[in-house]
Amino acid sequence: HAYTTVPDLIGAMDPSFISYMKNSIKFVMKTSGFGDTFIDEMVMGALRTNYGQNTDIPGFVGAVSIAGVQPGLWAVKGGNKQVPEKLVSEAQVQVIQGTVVSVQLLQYQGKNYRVGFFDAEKKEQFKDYDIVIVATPLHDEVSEIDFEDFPSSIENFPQQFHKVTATFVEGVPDPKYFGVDNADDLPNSILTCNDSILVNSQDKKADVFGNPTDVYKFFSNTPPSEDDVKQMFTSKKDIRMATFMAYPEYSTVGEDLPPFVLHDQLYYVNGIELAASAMEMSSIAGKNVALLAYNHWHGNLEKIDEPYLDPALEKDKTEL
Ligand SMILES: CC(C)=CCC/C(C)=C/CC/C(C)=C/CSC[C@H](N)C(=O)O
Repeated sequence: HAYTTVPDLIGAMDPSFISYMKNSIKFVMKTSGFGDTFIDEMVMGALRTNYGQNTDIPGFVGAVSIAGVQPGLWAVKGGNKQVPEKLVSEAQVQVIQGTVVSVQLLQYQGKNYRVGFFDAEKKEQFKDYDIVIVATPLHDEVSEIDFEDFPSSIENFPQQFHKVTATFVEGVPDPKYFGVDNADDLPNSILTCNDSILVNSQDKKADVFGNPTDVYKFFSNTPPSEDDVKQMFTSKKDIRMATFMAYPEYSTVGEDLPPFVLHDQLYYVNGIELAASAMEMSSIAGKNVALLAYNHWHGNLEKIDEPYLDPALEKDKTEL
């Protein structure tokens, strides 16, 4: 079964998730009986770590964020990057390295869409397809794809993305910066719960095989200055920094989310990120879009949106 909108997919998992999307996590947790201290410290700490934001964000992404700070999370030995690598090898697909710049609706040819892209040698190329699935966020400052000759225009969606900086330092942290006297008292993970603090969270990293390292990673909503890093670490061997558009800015609740279908056989996976951005959510959306494309292609319309009701189970119902 597949769904054409994000709320329909999420509501099919559990109808109460719809109200989570329409209210802030603060409201959802308060009305579920949680106290202010738990919300302002634990929930806020989880939100700053995972989304660099605060407890005004919608309850659904807030709940995903709390799921992300529970014990028992796991990673793939050798690195999570193997997930997409194995998807490609298992599916035996042909990967073309390049940057997609346009999708054009074809009116009279055998195929439906013409995809324009710059290949690895920066040469412009075009290829025609029956089905196109966009799996990159269609938002300003994240991607730029022109959709040409569609009966109604397809533009980037209006929501902004949240810029975050991940700083990796191989070195010795200054325990005093975090309010403790000696290094042994410094926890491996520090989640901060105050919007005005530079550091959203800090973590002592293991390598991708689980071996301990002397590398610390901290997230911040603005890039740290050299002086900031000097105050945080008494010595450092190496420092790397990456600033990136990490996930949506979840400032408003109850806003319209992008659909999974942009045109007849043109699909969009990343709308799910406006409900909650996580690789787990992308897997769910990816599977939904694959099923949607399959069901459309084979005319299985009863397997789209409205859950299929077995007529045999309907026999007890009588006409009004
Ligand atoms: C969708 C479900 C059921 C679970 C996902 C829970 C999860 C792992 C959420 C975190 C998602 C996220 C955006 C993480 C950002 S990086 C933060 C990470 N803890 C780190 O320190 O690198």
